[in-house]
Amino acid sequence: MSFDSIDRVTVLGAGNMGHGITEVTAMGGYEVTMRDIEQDLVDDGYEQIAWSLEKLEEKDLLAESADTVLGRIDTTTDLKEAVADADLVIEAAPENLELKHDIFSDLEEFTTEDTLLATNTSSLPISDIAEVLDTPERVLGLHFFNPPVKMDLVEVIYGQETTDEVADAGYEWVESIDKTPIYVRKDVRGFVVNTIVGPFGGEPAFMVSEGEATIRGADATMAHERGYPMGPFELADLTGIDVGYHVRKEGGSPIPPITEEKVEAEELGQKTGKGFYDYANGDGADYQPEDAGDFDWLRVEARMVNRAAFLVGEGVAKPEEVDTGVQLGLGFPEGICRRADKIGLDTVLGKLETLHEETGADRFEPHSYLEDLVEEDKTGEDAGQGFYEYDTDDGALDSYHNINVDLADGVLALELDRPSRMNAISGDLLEEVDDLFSTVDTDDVRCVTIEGVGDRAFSAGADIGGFGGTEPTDMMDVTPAFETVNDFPRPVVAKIDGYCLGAGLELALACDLRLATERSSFGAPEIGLGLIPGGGGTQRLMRVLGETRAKELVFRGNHIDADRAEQWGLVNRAVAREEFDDVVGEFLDDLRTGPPIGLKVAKKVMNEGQDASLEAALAMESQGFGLLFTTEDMREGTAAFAEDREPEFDGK
Ligand SMILES: C/C=C/C(=O)SCCNC(=O)CCNC(=O)[C@H](O)C(C)(C)COP(=O)(O)OP(=O)(O)OC[C@H]1O[C@@H](n2cnc3c(N)ncnc32)[C@H](O)[C@@H]1OP(=O)(O)O
Repeated sequence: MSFDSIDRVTVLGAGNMGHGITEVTAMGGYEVTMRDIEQDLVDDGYEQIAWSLEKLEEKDLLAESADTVLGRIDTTTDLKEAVADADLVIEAAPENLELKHDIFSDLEEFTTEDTLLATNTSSLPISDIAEVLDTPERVLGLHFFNPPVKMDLVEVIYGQETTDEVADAGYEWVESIDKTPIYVRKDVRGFVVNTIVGPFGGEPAFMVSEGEATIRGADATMAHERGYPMGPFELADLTGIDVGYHVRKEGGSPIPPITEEKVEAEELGQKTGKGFYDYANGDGADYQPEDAGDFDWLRVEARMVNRAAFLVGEGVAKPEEVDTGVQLGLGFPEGICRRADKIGLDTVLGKLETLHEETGADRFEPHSYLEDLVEEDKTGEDAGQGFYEYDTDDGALDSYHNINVDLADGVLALELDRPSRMNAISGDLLEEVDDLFSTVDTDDVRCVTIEGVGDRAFSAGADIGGFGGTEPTDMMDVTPAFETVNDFPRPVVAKIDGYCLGAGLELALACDLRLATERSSFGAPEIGLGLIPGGGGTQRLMRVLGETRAKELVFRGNHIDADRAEQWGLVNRAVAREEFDDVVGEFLDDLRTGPPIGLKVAKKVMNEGQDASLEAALAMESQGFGLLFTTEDMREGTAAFAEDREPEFDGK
């Protein structure tokens, strides 16, 4: 049983999750059968998929036509027929253990032992579902997030009997449909993501119940100061207060009184018109940035960190997996382990110990893994080690958290890796970019590319979520990192596919060349936030576009499309998505094989010359020209010309 043997997939269930999983499976290139118990349900699911694929096609987000993808999907109501040839079956039926037992018993009968059996449960233990099988080792959890077409994360969960071979096959299959898997190595309640989110909603509810916080104060602080996509009470209203209530009840966790009251009053959130906020007769979640401040956020984050310590300490997940999970599954601004290392694990532990002493409540009892880290002086970033190691002196390119870096064939490829935030540029991300460009060994690099992870954005600008807690002086520090890119002695190419806005545009402007897909859009929307570009944008736009066009972009704050950007000279090329890789490849071939010293001198003279008088700039050029006459590369270039062959430059 291996990933290589997966050709045909069957999804059981045509509801929200079932049809979503079917859609992404077909988008991933697989033949897939979607089965539900009644034809109406199957037809509804199929229509939803057709509608969604059409929308994706309109937005140019599909690699093939919607019809081609739809052509890979079969439907049926017959379970035996649905799974007969399947290599992987994903069950997405309602969360009822008895029902799932019936389904898996049938699966044992109707499939061969080589078929991988997955469940998309979000709340039932995988081992409990698998217990009805004689072959429980081939059962695993594949927990997609809602809606699967938008959410990148999939938790790959081991049941007690699941073999590594089965989990690995599931993991590789998830990668093959372009989703991001994380392993959940033990079958713990809530898996990774829901284990962490529990205290995010629960602790503020206890604090409000105890009169130690207000709903608006909690929401405003968590959203505007701590950068979460929304406040905990707003989130509870969105997902349904009863949902969190039942999860706690079933898990035997204490229920905050305010949550109990809301459920008893049937004020369950947006779906009933009233929850923690009033949606029917009020303005809904109307908290404002000014409401932030008077809320003990550390109490909430300390509890989430304690849960992360449990996951890591018990071998359920690695810190990187926990962090990927909360960023992609919950839209957290950064990983909780990473955040803990920045706060200081001693501070977190101290907070938990104090609360445990004061209240005696079990939920504050520190996990031994956290205690051990602090005991060993691994208290976080300042100490050089916490959940992560921070000793990056070895120049390791894989030591970054917000960017991915790869060096192959002389091309240093950098990805901005915050897809859940449209690759918005946080202080941490910027520091990592600065560090990379300041420390990488330029001898190994012929040229650099910068792009965004995911299919939505190069970068949608500075991370607005982080603005609340940032000092003006920190914000004034943005420009130096962009200068490091601009001054890097090798050509830097921005590969833009999607939004390129604000600080994202400024980063692209700090690059030497900009290549874009036709669907990309560009803008300096800062003025709409009461700001101006602060990463060199006002000045570089003037130089690249001239005053008339630069002022239009900065003053109006609107977006321009890629065609206009090409016409204005903001990008070197705007091409169809299908041609993008080829065009980028052609540029990189020239830069990679060009003379490194020649390119370095050209970049320096052109960058510095534009701010000097013409006389001084011409002098700089002459000096550069003369200097290049002393290089071996110059001799190789002229010899190759004479011998009618391609030159091979060594950078000497
Ligand atoms: C010195 C430099 C200063 C600056 O750069 S200031 C910032 C300038 N940039 C902006 O003002 C752009 C802000 N973003 C947008 O206007 C929109 O987004 C887009 C037009 C790019 C896309 O809109 P849509 O397709 O409706 O997506 P979505 O739901 O708004 O965004 C998806 C997720 O991405 C997060 N996000 C987008 N941009 C930023 C950002 N700049 N900072 C932080 N988060 C951002 C959202 O909040 C959301 O997240 P969730 O799914 O959790 O709600």
